[in-house]
Amino acid sequence: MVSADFSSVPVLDYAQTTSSETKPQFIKELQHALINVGFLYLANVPVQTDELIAYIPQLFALPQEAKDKIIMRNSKHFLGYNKLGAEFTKGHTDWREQFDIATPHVCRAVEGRGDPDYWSLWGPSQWPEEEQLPGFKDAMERYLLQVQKLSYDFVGLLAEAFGLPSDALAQFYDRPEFMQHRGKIVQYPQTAEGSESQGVGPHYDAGFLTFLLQASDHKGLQVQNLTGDWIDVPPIPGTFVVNIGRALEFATQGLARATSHRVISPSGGTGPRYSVPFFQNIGLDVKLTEHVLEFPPEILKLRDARGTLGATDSVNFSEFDREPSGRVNLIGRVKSHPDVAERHYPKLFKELFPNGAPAQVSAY
Ligand SMILES: O=C(O)CCC(=O)C(=O)O
Ligand SMILES: [Fe+2]
Repeated sequence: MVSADFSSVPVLDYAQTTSSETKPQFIKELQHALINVGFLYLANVPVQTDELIAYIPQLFALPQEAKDKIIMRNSKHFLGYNKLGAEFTKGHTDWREQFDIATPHVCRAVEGRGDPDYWSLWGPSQWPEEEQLPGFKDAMERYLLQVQKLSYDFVGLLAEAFGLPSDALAQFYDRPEFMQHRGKIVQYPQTAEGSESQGVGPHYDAGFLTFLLQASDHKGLQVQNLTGDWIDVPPIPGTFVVNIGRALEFATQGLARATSHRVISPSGGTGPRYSVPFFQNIGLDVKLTEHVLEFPPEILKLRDARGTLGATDSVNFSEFDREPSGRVNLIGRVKSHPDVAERHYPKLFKELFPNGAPAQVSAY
């Protein structure tokens, strides 16, 4: 049996990390989950979620003109609102509506100074008017800061699980004030009775780590194992789902596995599914090939025992070998949102779409 052929996603107890008696067990389970599954549930995390979850239906219930006021096309930083049907994955429409809202960041790029274009990828979020949704901005900012802290602490544990000092991956981040991580609040509408539709098609995440809050009790998230079977990742109350992005897979020489995943829309009569992913980035100027980690041979053996990762249904992700991570990221965003690019990155838009905007936009 190939050990990577998992049939469920493991549940890890984050509370075990606070005692030296239970931490080794956590590290052992983490090592297995990272190498063989690429997905895990994390229970007992120090993040308050109730306040944010309560706001989500109200956010989507805002009048359409309030949402359109903060449409992503306004933002050079690809932050803001996207209406239903704005993205495609694997040639099919993704049936979801979403707000991209990121951690606080002051954009470093200065117009006309010749800064790299990808420095403009990060910047301030767009928010609904305070009086239309009182307290939402504060609640979301508080939430993002808590998940940001969790994500940095988790990276330390991940390094330990791979036999490295806990700060071994610090080299992939910029100074904290120069970092930005991206959150999204997503609504997947229910489909007509008896029909199935793509919430989001098969894909890998691009960055380092994703921390996903499943904010309603719908099934729908699925991950793909080596045989190609789709495994359900149903919501477990009080947990986050953590998964690995392509950049971390590359940086760890394939030790941490990026796993293909998708969302099936909720069926008719069950109401919309809500989720809040948080994508942890690495520094914009980091070139992954310039940061080679030295893993102990016994850890590398665990990767080799897993076997090679075969083809999946997912579209493949970017090349991290040549370009700074920000550039790789920017190209991904331009392909997903050509309307934003046409307005804010006209030169890059022309390079990527010499014949004008494509009829179908690829989200991944
Ligand atoms: O909504 C979810 O459960 C997953 C979303 C996802 O995979 C993504 O946006 O990258
Ligand atoms: Fe994803």
